[in-house]
Amino acid sequence: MSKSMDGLAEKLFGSSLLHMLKSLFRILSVGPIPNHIAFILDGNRRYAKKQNMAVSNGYRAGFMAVMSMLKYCYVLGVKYMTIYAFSIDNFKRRPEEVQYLMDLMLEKIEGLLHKESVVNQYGVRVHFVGNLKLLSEPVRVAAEKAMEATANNTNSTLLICVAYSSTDEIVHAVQASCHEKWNEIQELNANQLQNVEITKEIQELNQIIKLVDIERHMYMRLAPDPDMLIRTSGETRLSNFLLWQTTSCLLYSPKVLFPEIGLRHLIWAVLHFQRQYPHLEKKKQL
Ligand SMILES: CC(C)=CCC/C(C)=C/CC/C(C)=C/COP(=O)(O)OP(=O)(O)O
Repeated sequence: MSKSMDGLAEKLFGSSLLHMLKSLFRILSVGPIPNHIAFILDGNRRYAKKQNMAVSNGYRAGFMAVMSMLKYCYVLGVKYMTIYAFSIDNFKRRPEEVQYLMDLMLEKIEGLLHKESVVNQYGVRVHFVGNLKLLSEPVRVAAEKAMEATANNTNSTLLICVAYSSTDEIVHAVQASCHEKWNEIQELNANQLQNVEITKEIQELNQIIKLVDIERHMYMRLAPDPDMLIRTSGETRLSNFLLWQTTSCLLYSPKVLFPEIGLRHLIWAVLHFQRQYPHLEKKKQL
């Protein structure tokens, strides 16, 4: 941790907690630290039920846990953190639950813009990932403002997946690549090609569109692939999340409901990553 970051972390964590965090950090940083951790925030409703409180408060507790994870990831040196905040399928939940989640989203996104918010104090860039046109206008506008306001922050990046599903992302990226190629072919036609050659070009479209073209149009293009995916509540399903980006990713599934996740779970997750790291690297090279 640099000196200026030290001061910042001290302000945020308090000196004794900072001392403990620094010691833990020193031990952990002997091994590799994941560059990018993605989270599936599972178990907010079950937490609410367990605590005998309204579902809405379970989501609020979930948001607080997101902010704690963001702080710990920052101190550990994790550069990218992605959260699955709202899937396209979540629109099928009870209307009042969807409404509550959208209101909470709006309130919290607007909160991110405050000078004293965690993202501003830490210099975190916030990026919203997904089919943003499915969001209500106030939420979309707030998300766009937050992206604009934090665009020059470089310490770390928080990617918030909303109105997201991996299959939707892939379809969008393939369609956008086809569209782009089609425009290129039209341009070629205007400049030099005969119609007969255009037909040939279209027939060969499957050879023209390359992996990199599709990846350029992914919503997640801003971040490298995650090194580790943490899904709370002991579930090991991917639930249509980052299917394209998790080919070599380590899945970690602590038996804890998302609002209960804390520093110790993150440390266990990183230790698990460090134990698996040589194996993961070997697999990547095959
Ligand atoms: C602004 C911002 C980043 C907000 C994030 C708020 C938040 C905690 C969203 C989680 C949403 C969600 C649909 C979780 C899924 O499981 P569930 O909790 O419904 O799980 P369960 O039914 O399995 O308990």
